Amino acid sequence: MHALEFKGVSKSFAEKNVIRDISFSVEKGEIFGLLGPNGAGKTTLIRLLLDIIKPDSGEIHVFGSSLTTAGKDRIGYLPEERGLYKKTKILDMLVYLARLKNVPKKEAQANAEELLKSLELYEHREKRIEELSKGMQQKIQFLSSIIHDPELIILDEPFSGLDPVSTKTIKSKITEYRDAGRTVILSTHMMEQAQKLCDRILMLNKGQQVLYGTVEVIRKEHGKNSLFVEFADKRNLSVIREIPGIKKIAWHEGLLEIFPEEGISAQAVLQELVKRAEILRFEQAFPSLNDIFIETVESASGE
Ligand SMILES: Nc1ncnc2c1ncn2[C@@H]1O[C@H](COP(=O)(O)OP(=O)(O)OP(=O)(O)O)[C@@H](O)[C@H]1O
Repeated sequence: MHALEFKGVSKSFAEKNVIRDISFSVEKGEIFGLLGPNGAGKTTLIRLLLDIIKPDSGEIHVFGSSLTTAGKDRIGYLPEERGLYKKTKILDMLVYLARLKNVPKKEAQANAEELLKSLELYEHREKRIEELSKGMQQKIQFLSSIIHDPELIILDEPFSGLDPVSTKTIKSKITEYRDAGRTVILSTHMMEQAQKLCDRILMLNKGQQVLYGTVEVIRKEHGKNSLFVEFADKRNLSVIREIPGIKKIAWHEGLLEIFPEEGISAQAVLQELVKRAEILRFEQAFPSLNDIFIETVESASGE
């Protein structure tokens, strides 16, 4: 059973097609990236899955069926627009939010204390939200989306406003949840984070599905079939000319990019190189998710 499944889902607002015939699934125990430029339809897709709005056509299954009230309690949602009860004490608020999701009082209290400790916020538990820095409030907001130990966690831009240390903390929390078998849907513009964290992604552009699959396969499919080489001694660069089957080379700040001819394997190039020079680094060049994002969005806007 999929954690989530969209089958041919479309949604329009005032005749504008915002979601166009989208089909994808999210599997239990994965971090799934929902990517796309501004206005692509990511938030609309999340609102559809949470049953806040209804699709015009298609089917949405969460935990194997249409979303039920009990199913909603199994979901944690961090919306892009944040909103916390500013005057409430942190620990009280977290317990209250867990109670709203039907978590027994004792368990809610224990969860809240443990989570505050894990993000090093326990000492602030008696403070009111408004007394905290923006980044700390952001972390509390993140905790409020997972306080009831949900099976499916939907995070809309969880890193915005966080410094690198807090980003790292939240990232490891997200990975911890995935490793414990929870499912995470991560909507973000931060491609570097998405590349590192997500097992699979769906990229939307103007409401259409433009990329879908594992990050690894998508990067390989968009590869230019080139190799990066770093020589121990840069003076050895000229040996490249002796190697058969090299179509072209390019130089990028200390790294040499080699474009082999069709049918020449990376292994064959490496074997020829090590005969002639000491190699510090050798790897296949795959574009980053960021490069693929920009290329995909730009080529679609040029249509
Ligand atoms: N309630 C609504 N009424 C009319 N149009 C809407 C409504 N909600 C969203 N839209 C339109 O749908 C499109 C997609 O918006 P959405 O918020 O889903 O994009 P997004 O991918 O989340 O963008 P961002 O990255 O900027 O948050 C936009 O053109 C937006 O103006």
